[in-house]
Amino acid sequence: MTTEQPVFISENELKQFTDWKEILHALEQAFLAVSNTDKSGSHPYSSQPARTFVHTEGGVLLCMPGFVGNHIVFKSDKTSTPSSTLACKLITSFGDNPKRDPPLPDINGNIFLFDNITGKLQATLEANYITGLRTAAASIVATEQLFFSRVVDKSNLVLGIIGTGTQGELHAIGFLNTQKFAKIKLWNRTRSRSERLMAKLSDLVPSTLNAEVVISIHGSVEECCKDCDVIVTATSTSTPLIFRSFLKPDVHINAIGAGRSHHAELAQDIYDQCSVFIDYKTGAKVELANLKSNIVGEIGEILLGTKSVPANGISVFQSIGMATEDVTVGRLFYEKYKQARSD
Ligand SMILES: NC(=O)C1=CN([C@@H]2O[C@H](COP(=O)(O)OP(=O)(O)OC[C@H]3O[C@@H](n4cnc5c(N)ncnc54)[C@H](O)[C@@H]3O)[C@@H](O)[C@H]2O)C=CC1
Ligand SMILES: O=C([O-])C1=[NH+]CCC1
Repeated sequence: MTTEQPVFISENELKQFTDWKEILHALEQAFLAVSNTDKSGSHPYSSQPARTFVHTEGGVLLCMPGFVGNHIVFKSDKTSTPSSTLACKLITSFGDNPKRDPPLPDINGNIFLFDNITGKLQATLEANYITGLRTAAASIVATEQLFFSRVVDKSNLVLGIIGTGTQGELHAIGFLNTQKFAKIKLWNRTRSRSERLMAKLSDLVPSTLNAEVVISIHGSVEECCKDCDVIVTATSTSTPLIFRSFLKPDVHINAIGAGRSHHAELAQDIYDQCSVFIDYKTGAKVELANLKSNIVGEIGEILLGTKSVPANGISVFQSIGMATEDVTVGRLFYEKYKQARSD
């Protein structure tokens, strides 16, 4: 039994361990764990209630506990035996933070990792960056499953990012590092924020899969969505930004934002005609209770082969965000931190 004191791992320390392939694998494990109901087989499994919200005058505190059993932490380590991980993320969203002087992030969180045998706290990981990474990785896995698996010509694909805040930025970086796109189009309510992201992406591009990609900034959401094959919405809007008429007939949208109402970013005329996939039904029962659309299933059900991908049309990954994502990604970063310290 360990008598060691819990460690605190800061955002700056964690950043050096970023490895998109491993993070995508951790997300697949999280999705599988949620949809798999057979504990005796080879797939991960999970225990995860719907998260809770504590509202205050200034914002909200979300409590996100989760357990994942029988998961493989490192994709690259073929010999690794399955692990079990218990964790809880506490995360706040205080919408006025970006307007403060100096500005603060809207979202601030920590992941608490527990020893799976004793229940003792092992580590606290600062989780703003990890939340961004895992949210982007969830969208990338969803896009692989719902779009790349059905598209034949992958040579000229266009990605649109609507909202270039923290999540929009990490989505752009994640897609640049993991998928091929000919163009990336950016829109943000405040143009200067898109300009900042464009400068950052231009510096990163030579070291990614997308050395030839063309990045552009657009003055309207409609112009930005035009010709897009894959779209990410990552805003805190309370009214719809994207309408059916803005879209090509075959398109995949990762709708990840809009805080308190998760389905505020897309207009009802899109929801009337699309296939929606979600991260977890338990959360959706609470947080997507008012969504009027065809919810086909969970991403994990596609990975398990129990749900199939629509052959064409508009697919939407309605991302709520779930604890098991933080569990598997948090564990991955903790193991990388321990490895680095023992080297
Ligand atoms: N699905 C998931 O797993 C997660 C979802 N989120 C959600 O993603 C959204 C973005 O979060 P961050 O990037 O961290 O915040 P941020 O503060 O960095 O960025 C917010 C973005 O929303 C835009 N925005 C705000 N109000 C708008 C409006 N009325 N119309 C158009 N654009 C508007 C801002 O211009 C900015 O681009 C939030 O709603 C947050 O709750 C955040 C983390 C995980
Ligand atoms: O899943 C998550 O971590 C969050 N969703 C909305 C705010 C933070």
